Amino acid sequence: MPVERTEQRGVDELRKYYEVYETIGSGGFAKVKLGRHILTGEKVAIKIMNKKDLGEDLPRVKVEIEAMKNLSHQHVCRLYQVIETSTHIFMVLEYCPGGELFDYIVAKDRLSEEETRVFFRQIASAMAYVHSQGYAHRDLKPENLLIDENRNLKLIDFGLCAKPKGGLSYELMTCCGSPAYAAPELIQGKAYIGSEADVWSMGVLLFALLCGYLPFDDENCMALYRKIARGRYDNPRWLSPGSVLLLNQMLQVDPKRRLSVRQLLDHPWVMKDYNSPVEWYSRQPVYTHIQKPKYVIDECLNIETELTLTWRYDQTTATYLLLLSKKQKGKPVRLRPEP
Ligand SMILES: [NH3+]CCCOc1cc(-c2cn[nH]c2)ccc1C(=O)Nc1ccccc1
Repeated sequence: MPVERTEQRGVDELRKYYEVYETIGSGGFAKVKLGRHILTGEKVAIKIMNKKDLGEDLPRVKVEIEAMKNLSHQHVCRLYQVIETSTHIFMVLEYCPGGELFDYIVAKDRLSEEETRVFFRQIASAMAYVHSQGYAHRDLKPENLLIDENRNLKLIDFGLCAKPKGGLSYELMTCCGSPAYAAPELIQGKAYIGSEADVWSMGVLLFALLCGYLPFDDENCMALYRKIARGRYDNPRWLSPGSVLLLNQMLQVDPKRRLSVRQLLDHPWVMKDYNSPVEWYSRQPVYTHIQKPKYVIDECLNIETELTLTWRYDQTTATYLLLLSKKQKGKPVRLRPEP
């Protein structure tokens, strides 16, 4: 079978369930296209990976798929379906039309403290949940935070995440992530705690939101590493004393002196104007087995028999989750007529 025909068969499998439109993003070994789920009409983002281009990145894809199957949260990009063929892996994900937080910051130069607080509370909510599930993200940056249709943030790219077998208190060794956001202990090759390294990245991210540039930056990699290890940065004059203090508490070179995510959730800066801690529990239904979800299955699929669906991340999972999403958005919950 010539290669191109085999590859076409891979894409044909995807097109059984989804219309595929333009590329909306890319990164290294994958491109992301806008799609539409034929049965529900819902827009999705389809992360497309050609196995022959993956090489040593294949384990990273498997890590991401396994992690996203276990994560269901209002500020984590939802995985609906995984389609694997002999030539491709397709991840069907929640669509975020607002694009990357990175581009949003660039477009506005920098954000006000009030607008930063809205986004930062969502980032803290996502990270507290991800850590509660035993994962460290390890690549937190504004390019990996997308804005959905309601201007809410969704965390993506769990390809570098870690779930230590002994729990998040177990030390990690792999140096990974983007240097400018990486914690000192991580770039110095020391054993580190994933959740503590994530808090450092959140501090760099908070600085980028409030200032519009990075606290530690240099074209020369070694010079950048030295700046991060030293941990010294200048606070621009527009930062409030509260912002300066919170940044200082997150950008502590010694991870044991650094704030924890839990301490962030009710930090005075985070609570300002809200007067309530960050809600980090998942608002998404988490079923291991779906027992006949009345309002979705009966209205749409008229399945009379007792339903016990397990999350296989196949067409059934995608259809159920996309119908649930429609219902949560107040859209009529029905399927498109067969073509
Ligand atoms: N920096 C993000 C570029 C676009 O990438 C994505 C967009 C969406 C998306 C767009 N709309 N809704 C979801 C969902 C997932 C990704 C993604 O995982 N990209 C990626 C990560 C690592 C390596 C290669 C690619």
